[in-house]
Amino acid sequence: MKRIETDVAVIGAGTAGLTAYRAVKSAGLEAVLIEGGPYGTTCARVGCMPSKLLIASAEAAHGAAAAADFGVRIDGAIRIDGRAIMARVKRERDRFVGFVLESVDQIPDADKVRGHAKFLSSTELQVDDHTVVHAGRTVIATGSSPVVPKEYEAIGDRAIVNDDVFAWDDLPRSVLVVGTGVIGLELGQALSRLGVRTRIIGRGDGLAGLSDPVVRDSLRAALQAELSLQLNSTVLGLRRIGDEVEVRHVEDGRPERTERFDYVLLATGRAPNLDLDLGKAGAKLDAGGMPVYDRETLQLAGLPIFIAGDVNGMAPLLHEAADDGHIAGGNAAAYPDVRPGKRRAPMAVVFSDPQVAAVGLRFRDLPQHGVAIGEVDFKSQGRSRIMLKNRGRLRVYASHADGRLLGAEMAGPAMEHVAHLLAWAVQKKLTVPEMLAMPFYHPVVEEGLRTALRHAAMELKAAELERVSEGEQAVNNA
Ligand SMILES: Cc1cc2nc3c(=O)[nH]c(=O)nc-3n(C[C@H](O)[C@H](O)[C@H](O)COP(=O)(O)OP(=O)(O)OC[C@H]3O[C@@H](n4cnc5c(N)ncnc54)[C@H](O)[C@@H]3O)c2cc1C
Ligand SMILES: NC(=O)c1ccc[n+]([C@@H]2O[C@H](COP(=O)([O-])OP(=O)(O)OC[C@H]3O[C@@H](n4cnc5c(N)ncnc54)[C@H](O)[C@@H]3O)[C@@H](O)[C@H]2O)c1
Repeated sequence: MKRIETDVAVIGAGTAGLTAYRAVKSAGLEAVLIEGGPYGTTCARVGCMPSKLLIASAEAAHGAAAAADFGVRIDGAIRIDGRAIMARVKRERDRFVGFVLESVDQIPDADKVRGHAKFLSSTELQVDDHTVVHAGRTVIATGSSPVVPKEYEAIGDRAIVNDDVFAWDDLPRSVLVVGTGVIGLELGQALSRLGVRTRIIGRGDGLAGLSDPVVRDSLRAALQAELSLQLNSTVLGLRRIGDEVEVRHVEDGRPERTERFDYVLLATGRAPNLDLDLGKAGAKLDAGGMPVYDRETLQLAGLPIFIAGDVNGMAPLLHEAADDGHIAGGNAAAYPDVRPGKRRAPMAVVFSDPQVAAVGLRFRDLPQHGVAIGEVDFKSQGRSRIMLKNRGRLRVYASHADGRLLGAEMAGPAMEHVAHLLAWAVQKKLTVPEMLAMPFYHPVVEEGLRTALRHAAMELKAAELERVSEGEQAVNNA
């Protein structure tokens, strides 16, 4: 058995792990990086990048099909070349992965250990059956894996997850997408736009993680006008027939349907990779089996162990994984002088069409009282209409107390950009009047944001007048 002594062991060479490793090294300490799977990160290999590549092809196909609405006639059929699409997805994906591999290559071999790590104690890790790493501190950065509900195991390799999509050489004829969260919508809409017969089903009324019912309803209407999206649905039966799957399913209050698909794509959430024998490290686990940790320092209660990235379940997003890695690596290096890390305003974007985004406080987390809501419906918004992208709604939330922007949820055109403006405003603690004092060009989608802000400003004014009149009444009554 090989033995390695080091200051910090980092488990997982994904985005969080690589960032944590660099933070430890730049603090002048020794570190080893343990990786059990392929190098390259989830984001680049099977996550953010290949999904956006597939979506880019889907947007091109959709644009070509919609050209006639602008008076542009494409004579002859629009042909979707599945092989060419998947070849581009893989080629460009491999290029992104290549950059990660280059950065891994630059890490000295002595710092890299290959294999799956598990805890033997709070300061010892067993890697496969070949190495024991003794580390003063450990950063867990093991990421997450797709959840495959038990009932789908019966259909064998016809039940697939995101990783399998990006291994295709060609597009299939039909796919049932299960799950109406982020992955289900992004991949489901892309496949549908690429001519794959696609049905997206969800068991509840959740959509893209939106919590604001007004925004969610606008998204549902926009999507249902384009594709087969059904919420509140139950899969009643699954049967493998040759290379196809027969699915019996029912949507609330509708007749039951039986359909055949080439694949069932499971987009039913991701679970943290915690097969680590954390009990042997002395970690306290909550009822759901998650280690108890401090959300600001990322330290496991009372242990020299830190947890970063998707595995901690806080915000499974790329930029958050990188920030987590920085905080966990920095604290592992500084241990026991552990400090809260710097955080940015929360922001999440879904690359569907219309795009979906949320920043700052979500609707579900707003206080019951004292919040002004301003909104815009993109239906009549100038630039959105020009581009035939006039679908969805944006709602901004501001505090009655000081007029500050608290957060926003949105579905609409170019929301990836509007979300950035709003996240920066939340982080800078800007008030609605301060935001309205900023420049807005014409004609742009951001004018829609201005409409929502003006609406919120009116609500704030009304709340203030009410407070003043209540105050006057109290004086009169005294
Ligand atoms: C389809 C899809 C699309 C996405 N799109 C976006 C997007 O557009 N924008 C965005 O912000 N986020 C997106 N995400 C989320 C983003 O990819 C993740 O938040 C991010 O990659 C998480 O990084 P990580 O370092 O925590 O985990 P990972 O990159 O998964 O790294 C974890 C590593 O740990 C290794 N490991 C696990 N267990 C062990 C062990 N016991 N021993 C040794 N090694 C181990 C794994 O092999 C893996 O390499 C997407 C995710 C998916 C699946
Ligand atoms: N654009 C982005 O930033 C991006 C893109 C893709 C993924 N991600 C990250 O990956 C994470 C995981 O994405 P996801 O879409 O797998 O999870 P999710 O949590 O967003 O959605 C899962 C959905 O599946 C449903 N579901 C669960 N079990 C089900 C079942 N048995 N039958 C039917 N429906 C079921 C849930 O109700 C939910 O709507 C996201 O939370 C996100 O952080 C981000």
